[in-house]
Amino acid sequence: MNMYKKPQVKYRQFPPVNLPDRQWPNKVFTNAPAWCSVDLRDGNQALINPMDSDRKMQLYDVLIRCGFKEIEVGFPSASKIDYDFIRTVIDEGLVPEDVSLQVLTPARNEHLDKTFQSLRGSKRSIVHLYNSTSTVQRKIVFKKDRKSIIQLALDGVYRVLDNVSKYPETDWVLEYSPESFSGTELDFALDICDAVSDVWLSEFGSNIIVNLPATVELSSPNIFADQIEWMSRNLAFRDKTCLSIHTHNDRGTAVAAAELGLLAGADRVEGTLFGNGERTGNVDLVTLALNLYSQGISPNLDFSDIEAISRSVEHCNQMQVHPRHPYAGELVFTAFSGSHQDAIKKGFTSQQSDSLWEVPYLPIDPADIGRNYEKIIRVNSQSGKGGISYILRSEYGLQLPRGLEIEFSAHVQDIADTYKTELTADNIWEAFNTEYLEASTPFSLFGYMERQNADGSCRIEATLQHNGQEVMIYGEGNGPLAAFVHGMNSTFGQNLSIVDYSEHATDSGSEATAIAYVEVKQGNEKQLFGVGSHSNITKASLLAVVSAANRLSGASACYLRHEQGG
Ligand SMILES: CC(=O)SCCNC(=O)CCNC(=O)[C@H](O)C(C)(C)COP(=O)(O)OP(=O)(O)OC[C@H]1O[C@@H](n2cnc3c(N)ncnc32)[C@H](O)[C@@H]1OP(=O)(O)O
Ligand SMILES: CC(C)C(=O)C(=O)O
Ligand SMILES: [Mg+2]
Repeated sequence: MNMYKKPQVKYRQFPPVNLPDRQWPNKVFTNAPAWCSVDLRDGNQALINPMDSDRKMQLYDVLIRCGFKEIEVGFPSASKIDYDFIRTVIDEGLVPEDVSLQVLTPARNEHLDKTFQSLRGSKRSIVHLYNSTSTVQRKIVFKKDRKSIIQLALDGVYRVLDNVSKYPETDWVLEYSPESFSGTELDFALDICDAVSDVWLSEFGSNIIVNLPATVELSSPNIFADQIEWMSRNLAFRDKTCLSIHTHNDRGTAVAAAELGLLAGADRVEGTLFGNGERTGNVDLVTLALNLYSQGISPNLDFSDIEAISRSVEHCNQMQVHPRHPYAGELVFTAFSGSHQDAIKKGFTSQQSDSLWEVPYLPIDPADIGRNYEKIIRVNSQSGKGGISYILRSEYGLQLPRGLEIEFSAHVQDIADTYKTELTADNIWEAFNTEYLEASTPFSLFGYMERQNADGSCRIEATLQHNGQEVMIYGEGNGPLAAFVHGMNSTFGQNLSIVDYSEHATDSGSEATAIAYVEVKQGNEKQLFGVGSHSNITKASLLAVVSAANRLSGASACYLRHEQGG
């Protein structure tokens, strides 16, 4: 057989767990797990440039502000930066009363002694002891049988106990990880966890965390969940154990595995902000927590200013948060496509502030995590009228009539197609101004006087500039608008009639401005909109007619599109 053509022969399927009465598929989330951030250790050890002490301190502050109560702050026996950082936060009183520091150490005597020294004087600390247990590591790295690997772990626990007695001022917790658990036979993982727990609990009585890592994610999340449920059911000291999980993202399903692992019985999760960590990363605690939030369960973590958190984490890790990253990515509360924009706009309009969140395409309210409504809808050549009118409404207070939305969106689409780029709100506003508000040839309005006739009709005298010449017009009608159109028609032979008219006020500081929209027909063929804006509502409406007349006399992009029935 040709290996090149069938490379998959190098791999075999991950064996399923024999657990026919598995319970996790019927479970639902009811509360948040205990969280432990490992950003400063697992995240840090995976960086091209591990954090210096300033960056560590900045990230530590972020984690405290997010509300983490357990923070793995480093690997003090391996790194002087980590050791010194831990001493600084303890010596300078930077560990809040309700926060426990956690440190990682291999089950090796010299590492353990130094690890304890780094934590001296702390109030409550978690010593996280690990050794590799997987079939492959036992065979290839350690060349030891099961019994010797268990002994290696137990030697570590005895050394932990020696050190614990030297530092009685601290409330110690032992966390034990059978590192590479995901590749360890379940019966062996159980034996080693029970052996460690037995020694610790019989000497110390309480405070044990058993952490089951998918050090490398080797299977689909349902199999990981089976592994966790099997361990949870079989651990000898389950009632005295905090069962923790620590998933990595090699198959891209670390979040799913952690969610199913929690349903399968885990009490606690270790991970990092935005999923930094070895290779494809650790499980992303932001996603995990906000997924709970979107189900109506408080995660007990504060991500209400996700943008500030992202910027800090990017600075500390020297790594960008991906624009499509759940919840935090720049583009995830943005819609470019027309039908999405339309539905989001309608969702926002009908959303009541105190009712259940029901905005299509947005799983949570962006405002809950400090994201900006203005950034939700963005415009490119895929966009439709919904998004464009949302931007004009939310940023500039314009409420375009539906016909004008259609007319102007065609114009914006032409611009986006021509420039092949996203259009900002400013670009759209500028296009609107140029097209409707600033059009001044051939006509511009200087001034006008209106008078009421005895029969209630209106007479108007207006001064216009027409092709550089000052011209007076006179008109009569049942109101100023009709009188002005009459004057335009009789003086310039325009043949204009008003099809539709609407107006509204916009709030611009202390002065309200009126915006008037007219849909104007010329003869029986041409029909388009004009827009006028002025503090005086009558003048705004006359300006709107002038805007329409100017557009009718030129060959504006919108006008052409309208003509072609687009
Ligand atoms: C899944 C995880 O994230 S686990 C955490 C991993 N994190 C890190 O490794 C970051 C910090 N690590 C380090 O700075 C270094 O690896 C140190 C300081 C811990 C150890 O460095 P070194 O002593 O040079 O060993 P190194 O890590 O290169 O190699 C591992 C050696 O230790 C051995 N070893 C690993 N665990 C143990 C153990 N519990 N007891 C005894 N020997 C061990 C290995 O068999 C190997 O031995 P060999 O050199 O005879 O082949
Ligand atoms: C040290 C352990 C828990 C670890 O980081 C892993 O297995 O991924
Ligand atoms: Mg890890």
